[in-house]
Amino acid sequence: MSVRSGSVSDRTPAHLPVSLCAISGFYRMTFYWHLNRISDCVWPQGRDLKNVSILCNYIYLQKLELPYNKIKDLSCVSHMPYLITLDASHNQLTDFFGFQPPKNLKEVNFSHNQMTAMKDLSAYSSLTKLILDHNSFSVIRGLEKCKRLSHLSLAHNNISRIRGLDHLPLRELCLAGNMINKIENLQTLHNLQVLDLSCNRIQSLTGLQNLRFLGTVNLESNLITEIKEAAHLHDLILLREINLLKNPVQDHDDYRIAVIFLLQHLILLDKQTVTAEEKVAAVNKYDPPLEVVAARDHMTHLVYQLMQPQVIFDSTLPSLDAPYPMLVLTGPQACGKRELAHKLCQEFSDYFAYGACHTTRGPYFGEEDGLDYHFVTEEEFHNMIQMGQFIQTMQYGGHWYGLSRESIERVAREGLACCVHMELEGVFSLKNSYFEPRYVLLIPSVVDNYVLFLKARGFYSNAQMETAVSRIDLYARINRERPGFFDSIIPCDDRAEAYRSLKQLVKEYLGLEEHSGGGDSSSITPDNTSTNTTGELPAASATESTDLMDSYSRNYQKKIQANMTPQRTEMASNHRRLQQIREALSGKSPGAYAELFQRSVPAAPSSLASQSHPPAGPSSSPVRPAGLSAPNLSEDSSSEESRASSGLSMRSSAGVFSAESPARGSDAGSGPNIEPLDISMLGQDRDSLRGLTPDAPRPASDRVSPTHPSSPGRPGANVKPVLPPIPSGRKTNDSGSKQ
Ligand SMILES: Nc1ncnc2c1ncn2[C@@H]1O[C@H](COP(=O)(O)OP(=O)(O)OP(=O)(O)O)[C@@H](O)[C@H]1O
Repeated sequence: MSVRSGSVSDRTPAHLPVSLCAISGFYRMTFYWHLNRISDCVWPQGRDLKNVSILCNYIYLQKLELPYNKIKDLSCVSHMPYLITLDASHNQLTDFFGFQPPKNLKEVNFSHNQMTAMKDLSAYSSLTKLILDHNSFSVIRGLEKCKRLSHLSLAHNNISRIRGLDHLPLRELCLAGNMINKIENLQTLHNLQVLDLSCNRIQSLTGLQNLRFLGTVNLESNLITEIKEAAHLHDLILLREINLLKNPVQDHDDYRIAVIFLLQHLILLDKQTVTAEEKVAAVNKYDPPLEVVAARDHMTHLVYQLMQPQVIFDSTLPSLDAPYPMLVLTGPQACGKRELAHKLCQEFSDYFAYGACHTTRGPYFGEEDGLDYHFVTEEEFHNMIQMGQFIQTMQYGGHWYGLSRESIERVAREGLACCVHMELEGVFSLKNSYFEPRYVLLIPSVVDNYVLFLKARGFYSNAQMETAVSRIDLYARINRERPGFFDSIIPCDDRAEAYRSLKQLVKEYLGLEEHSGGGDSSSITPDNTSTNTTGELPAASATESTDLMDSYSRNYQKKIQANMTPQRTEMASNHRRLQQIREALSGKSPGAYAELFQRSVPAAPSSLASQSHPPAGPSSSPVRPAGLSAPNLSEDSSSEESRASSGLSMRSSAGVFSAESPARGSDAGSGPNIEPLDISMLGQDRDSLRGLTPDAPRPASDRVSPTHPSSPGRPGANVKPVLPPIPSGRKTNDSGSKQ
């Protein structure tokens, strides 16, 4: 036992009363010389002291420690008005505070006695710490006036209900080892930081949710069965430690990771440190970020694909200078992307075809298999996954959706660009693949109208509508946080207007002009070349751009079919194939569609050139980020720097491509050139696009050189440079166009 300075434990001051010195049992008495009074009295443990009445004479005692004796009567304390600390634990006291209250008494330990009933402690208003463990109390009472009580322990008593604690300033409360089966009446303990309810019969954690300062909870050895109970503590942001050992809940698979997910501020769970890895694993498991979902999805399909006999998808494999062109319309459910995709494919049928995804949901009234979706069973869908047939999949509204490689290939083999629609998760996943589509976000800007539209469709439950509406924010956030993620954004409140914007955008992408007549009803053909010159497939007229809201009538697809009769499609297909063969024979590879969406011809700016990316190889083309001017490509191409940054561009996914590739001719005979996708490059290239603000006028030098040897008769022959990363408000001549 330590002895404080100034104690006289081993000597007897001359002035002490003989009687006290004669009590050989006193082990230590702290004596404050300046006061000339004994203030502390500590009795050694286990001396079987029964009668301490002699202490009545020591009125100045401030600390009295008498643990492990056989004391039954503490009335002597009534004579110690200055007493501050009293430890009479492990005695035989039956009387709860059986003495006159010392007015400054702050800390009392009566644990391990034989007390049965608490009494009113109004007179002990200075109490801050009260330890009453291992007695026989069954009811908590009498503490109402203890307005300074910050530490109360009533462990191992017979308490079955939590009560009598209202509005106490408790910071620590221990009720371990009682018979409590419900957490109740704690909501007014606003200061509570440490709570010990271990060894009780508690089944639920409800009742703790308002204790916002709670940092430590011990619930070991209770009857908590459900992991979801931890959710009651979810809002306790200061909670750092929880102990749920010896509860049935421990038997759940993934118990630990689930609790860590629900209580993400934890540092200690079940006495074990929560590691950063566990926290990441928990979030990835229960609320994975979009990137993680996409990475998993991509990995799954890649692995399954690799397990299949290898097939060369030569129609869509990326070539160095012209990746297979795709257009992805994305946005929340029923924002109109499907109708717009169909309509676009109908009107620009010489360039686009609709890539129908697979889904496990049943067809809505009027939907046809193969046209809107390939409707398959869950089993078929999962078989397809295992056969490595998908590029990406996602679950939405309890159904699976997936874009199969074959859906894209089918379109690509026709010499057309593939147009698909999908939710955001699909976009994330697709961005991991070697496809490099253009992504157009269609987003409702007036939520009420969107809700009205959802309701009018009559397909959706309230929950489905809520989900759809909530996802508007998700799209908006992604757009805000990731400049360049979407190539273009079109408000879709007015479907007709949205279609006009989309059409304008696509025409700019393609470098198309209205062939005659103007307006939406004219045929859309490549510059200087109408598809009619081939004798087939005049582009479908755009007569229905007036009201697309209505066009989602149940039979809109019939109109589409009517305009795309099989004969016309077949003839057009034959023509395109023929033309591709001709071009291939004359060394003009890749095929016509490869020119679609071609990016601007970038020069290598010194800033980029100084980056240490390896050159792609001798056949690399000179590059520059879109939006940076590069007036003379041929000059740039001669420099080392250009070659270095051309390696960057070859792997890029957004906007940095060579339009004038000397490699193109040489690739013609050797088929598509396959480069492994270097994902690390992608971000940098996207970053490099950020310099181009949507409103910034595009420098003339950004345009593809008129000397660009595109064959004038092919789609995309007059390719214009594209594309700002967030193109809202990009200036065009057409005032009606929107982005
Ligand atoms: N392969 C895919 N990957 C990701 N999302 C997809 C895929 N195919 C379809 N989706 C999207 O899943 C959502 C649900 O599709 P579904 O066709 O059931 O909805 P809908 O009510 O008809 O709405 P919409 O008119 O937008 O298609 C839509 O937003 C759709 O674009």
